[in-house]
Amino acid sequence: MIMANILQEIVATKRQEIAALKAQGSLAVLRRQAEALPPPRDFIGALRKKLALGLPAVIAEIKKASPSKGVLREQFDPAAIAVSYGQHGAACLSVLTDQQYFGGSAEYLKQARSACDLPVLRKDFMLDEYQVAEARLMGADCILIIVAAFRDPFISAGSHRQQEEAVVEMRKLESLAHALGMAVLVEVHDGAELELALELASPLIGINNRNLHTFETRLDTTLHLLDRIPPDRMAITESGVLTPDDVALMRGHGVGIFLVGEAFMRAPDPGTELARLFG
Ligand SMILES: O=C(O)c1ccccc1NCC(=O)[C@H](O)[C@H](O)COP(=O)(O)O
Repeated sequence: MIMANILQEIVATKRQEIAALKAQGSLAVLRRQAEALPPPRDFIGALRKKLALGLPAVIAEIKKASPSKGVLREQFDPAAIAVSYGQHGAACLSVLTDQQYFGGSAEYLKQARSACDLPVLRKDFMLDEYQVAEARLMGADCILIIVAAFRDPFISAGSHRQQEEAVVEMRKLESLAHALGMAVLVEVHDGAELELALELASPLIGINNRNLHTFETRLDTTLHLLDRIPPDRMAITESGVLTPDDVALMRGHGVGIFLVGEAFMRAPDPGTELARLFG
């Protein structure tokens, strides 16, 4: 039997936030404001640059807290963290903007982005085009689409209609993000989600090693799915990369792109820890 998990709780909260956002004005107005901004930074280009040099491409995360670990960092200064990441070779940033579960905010994204020249992923639970326009307006250069957030855990994985509906909804977010010049990171946890992710156009496929029911992270998740990612897509291993051995294991299997949060957030200087882990 499939049980509800933390993601379903977060999704329910997001639906309330989206309703409040919609009450403030129309999508057309938000979109026009977003279109008037200077173009986003090149998120995919920044990853490719590192890979072309034979270096790991690290998406360095800024998150104060998480549902699995509670508060990760008491002294939390997003601008200082962003500078440190930039000085120690990060390719891109990932900034949590969810307040309730991760202690994040749009302000943190703005502060981090203004303090460096790295492209920034808005790390949040995107379900609606309003959030995509809002992401650009806060400065995001990339958005996240979590495939599991579009699948009903109480409908069997084999329900064809539900899968088609999920793809339609995800494509709406992807096409608005692309129209606004942003990249899209599509995140999966298993093979069924990967099949849906490959229905989208984005080359960025994140494999999240965290089990959303138990919070356990297993790097095997990445290793099991890696062979099923076509060569025109870019695999990113996400969550649970904590030690140089973890990095070596992934690199040994040809993984070049990493999204890392906790290991950096717990360190006195997050950028120094990035250099130690990936040095
Ligand atoms: O981090 C959590 O506890 C969490 C719980 C439920 C949904 C998502 C969650 N994390 C989001 C992430 O994907 C991670 O912040 C990211 O991959 C970095 O992971 P880590 O290096 O393990 O902090």
